[in-house]
Amino acid sequence: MNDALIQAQDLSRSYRTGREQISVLRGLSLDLRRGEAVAVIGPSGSGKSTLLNLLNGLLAPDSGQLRLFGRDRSQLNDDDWAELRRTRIATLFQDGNLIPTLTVARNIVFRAGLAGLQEHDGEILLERLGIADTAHRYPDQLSGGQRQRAALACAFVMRPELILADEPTGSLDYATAKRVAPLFFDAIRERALGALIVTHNPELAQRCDQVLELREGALRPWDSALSS
Ligand SMILES: Nc1ncnc2c1ncn2[C@@H]1O[C@H](COP(=O)(O)OP(=O)(O)OP(=O)(O)O)[C@@H](O)[C@H]1O
Repeated sequence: MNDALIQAQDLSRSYRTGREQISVLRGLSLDLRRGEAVAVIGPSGSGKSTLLNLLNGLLAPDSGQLRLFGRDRSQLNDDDWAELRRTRIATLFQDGNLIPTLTVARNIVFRAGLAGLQEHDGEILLERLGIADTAHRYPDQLSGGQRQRAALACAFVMRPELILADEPTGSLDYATAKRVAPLFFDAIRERALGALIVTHNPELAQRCDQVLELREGALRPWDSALSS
């Protein structure tokens, strides 16, 4: 089995608004293998969401090479990307990924079904995340932190091979955030999941194999001494 999940080389991506061209990613390279977690930090506007969206196929790079699961992105059509997002890549956006017209329990069943799974461990996940009592509520009946945890349960229930997470503990207090970290690291160990986690949470970042900083359009090893 090919261990490489993400192989990105020299990616660039800019946006054009009117006459202005904003060059966000400029020669970004990244490798992520199965069983590995990488934390990405970077100031607001540095391009973290842009990077996540390049990796889940919602955006295309302007140039550079990108391979996912050993396949070159040029070989992936829209259906291939949709299939990857249903079954192999879970993206956790900051605003959650829940379907508003379904209860938490139904969101879980739906996500597992999309991934082609007949059985799921959603109840256990909700229990572990401390939100078992929200199973029959709709997303708009949850607090921000409960919504974030329900979205996490939906991401893990599909048993992805790659998780792309944007501040997965951003809405959680310290004690609750502490419950979330094991979810990532148990799955990384037990299922050889790969995780790219945009986070400023030291609990999460410190347990990752690498902490990279997105700065001036590229990823570099984070030097904590420079940040203080
Ligand atoms: N659709 C778009 N059109 C034009 N500019 C955009 C677009 N999306 C993002 N940008 C710009 O690209 C830059 C990077 O944005 P991005 O959302 O990737 O940063 P970020 O690091 O995720 O920020 P934050 O931490 O605030 O969420 C910003 O300057 C942003 O204004």
